Amino acid sequence: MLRETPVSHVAGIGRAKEKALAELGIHSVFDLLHHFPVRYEDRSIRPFESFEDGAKVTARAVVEGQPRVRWHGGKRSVLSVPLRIDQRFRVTGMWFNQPYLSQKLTDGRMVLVHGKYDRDRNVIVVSHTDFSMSASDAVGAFVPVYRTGQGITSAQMQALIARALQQFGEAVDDVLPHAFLQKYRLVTHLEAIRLIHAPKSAEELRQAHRRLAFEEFFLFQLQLQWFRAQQHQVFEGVARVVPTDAFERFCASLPQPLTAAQVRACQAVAADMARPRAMARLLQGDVGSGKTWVAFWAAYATFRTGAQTALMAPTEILAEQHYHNAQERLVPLGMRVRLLTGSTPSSERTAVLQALANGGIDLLVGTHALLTEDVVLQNLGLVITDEQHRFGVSQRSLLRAKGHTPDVFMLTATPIPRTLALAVYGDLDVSVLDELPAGRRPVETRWLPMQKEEEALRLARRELARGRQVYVVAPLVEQSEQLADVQSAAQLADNLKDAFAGYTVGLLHGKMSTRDKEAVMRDFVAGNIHVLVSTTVIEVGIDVKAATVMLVYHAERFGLAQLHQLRGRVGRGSAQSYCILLSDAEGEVAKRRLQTLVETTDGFVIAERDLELRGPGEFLGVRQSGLPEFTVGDIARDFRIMEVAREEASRLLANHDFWLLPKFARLRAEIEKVPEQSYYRD
Ligand SMILES: Nc1ncnc2c1ncn2[C@@H]1O[C@H](COP(=O)(O)OP(=O)(O)OP(=O)(O)O)[C@@H](O)[C@H]1O
Repeated sequence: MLRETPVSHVAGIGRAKEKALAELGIHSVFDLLHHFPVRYEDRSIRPFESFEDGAKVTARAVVEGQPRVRWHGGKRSVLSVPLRIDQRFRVTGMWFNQPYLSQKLTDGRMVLVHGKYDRDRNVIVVSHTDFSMSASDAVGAFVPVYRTGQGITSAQMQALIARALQQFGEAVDDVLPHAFLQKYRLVTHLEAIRLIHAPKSAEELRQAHRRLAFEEFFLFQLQLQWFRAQQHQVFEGVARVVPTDAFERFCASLPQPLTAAQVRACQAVAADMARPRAMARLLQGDVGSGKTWVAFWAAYATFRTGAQTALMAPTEILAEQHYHNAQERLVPLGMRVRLLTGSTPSSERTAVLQALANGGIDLLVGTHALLTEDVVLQNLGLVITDEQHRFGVSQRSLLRAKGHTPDVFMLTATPIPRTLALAVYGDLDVSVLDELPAGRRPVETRWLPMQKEEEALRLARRELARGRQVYVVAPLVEQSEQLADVQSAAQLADNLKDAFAGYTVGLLHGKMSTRDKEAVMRDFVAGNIHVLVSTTVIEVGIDVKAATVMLVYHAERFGLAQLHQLRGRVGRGSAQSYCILLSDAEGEVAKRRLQTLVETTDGFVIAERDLELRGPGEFLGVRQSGLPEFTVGDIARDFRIMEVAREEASRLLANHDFWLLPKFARLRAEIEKVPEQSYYRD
């Protein structure tokens, strides 16, 4: 019952730490144990002679001389300290924006430094400093790096997790049947957790990943296939035939013709409806390919069969966006459209509920709040979910509440390489939009080294002067003192205020409350914010036509698909748009990634390339791809595991024992579980 045990039960977690953990979404002991490292750093100490130019190195050093601090522009500083390594070698240690360390780095002091070695300048740019030389366990080839926040460092996180494991390890149970562990030679869940937090070798890490990925994929497949089985249960009399004039009328109401891909998807939807079973279709469309109109067609077709549609978006902003579009497109076709979200005022809400009860609404647009609230749709025929990677689940609760099985249409902006689609979705019905509407100008993508930042800013200013808007993306800060070379979004926003003097610069980051994030987004949509600086929380799907510049700092830190998604936020109107990738990428793979973006804007090509460029060695790129979100598993890298998981899930679901025997009770419960939705991604 570790999910119910508050994290404060772990020895050493007081109020302050509890609060810091809560900000990271860690409330229970379970959460803490499952807060996995985002990556690992090699901090084994090697001889100075083996240091390579540009590589991350770790050294035991002695301060030899006086530290010196230089200030730049009042806020930024560089601290230089003469160091001696391995008795014989002298280098300069450099610390960015940590002037206070000069007090500690006194002459003669021993210190462990970790950072990037620059041979020409004979400098180590230090990202991690350790004064407790006895902390031998902090020195190894696999030092975990955690996502952290205010009031907690990665090293503290590591220590807390180790303590939690000591205290509560016994209580960690295993959801996978024992037979699986034997058959696939998987370690137990507990062992996997131990290993992922403190691997001693690449092999141990591999074991942990393999086990956790299998578990994740297997549960995903169980849910997916169970959902699909339910959807496909044949029952009589629900074949709904869309009137023949409907499609023509719909098309005639659009300002532009549908693309061929959109037409195909619309036809598939109508065909699904005509069958005497519920539809379960996924619409995979590249960024900006026009999924919304296909979804609107599905809603209109449903309306013409006399039934209602619920459209669920992952955030309020996106729900509002859909609502406005629906008003423009569907109301003229005679549909009655309403919006219901968490911030709908209660009087309005009552009115909506009443209208629903009277059958006075044909399309209800909202967030997932639609499901949990006492919303009663009299004659629900279709549920559309936008960007729902973990599908099946909320629909089921909706269905249970409403007592019937509507069609389900899921939209996703994540192009999955064709080679992977089968492994992931099995025989789920999939429509693909692989064509952009005519007349779109492809986004012009440039890759510039960091030193050409000014050139990028100049372009952004030029666009602002034309009344356009700008997105700036800064990489997420894992731990400010550790990644001195990464500019946090807040710092970046601050710095950019001068560069964009005269314009309003807004800030959006993962640590803000949902409400605050939505408020900022809304201001940007309304044009009150001209430049939006953000971590990657900019929503998938947001459609601001006036935004024409996407500027990404440290682009090499993002996955290919993620960059493609970000780029998809611009180029949505008729004006020429620009995506500028600022990066001093080193290494062949990183360079090829960025080059791919410069060369193509086709999401499917990018997804394929992404797959190619991720060798099996690339273990740690959690959330790199932007493919359906898994914590550990990566469907590109681990697709063989996905295949096995899919087979096992289907075998198990077909087995009577699964539904009867107590040993499967735990798994049966998983099928019914509603996973938490994460609306904003970092
Ligand atoms: N056939 C078409 N011809 C011209 N414009 C279109 C067509 N279909 C859609 N559009 C327009 O293209 C823009 C993008 O469409 P939409 O918002 O549906 O994209 P999307 O597929 O949801 O992409 P994303 O996932 O990136 O948000 C919208 O402004 C929409 O009005």
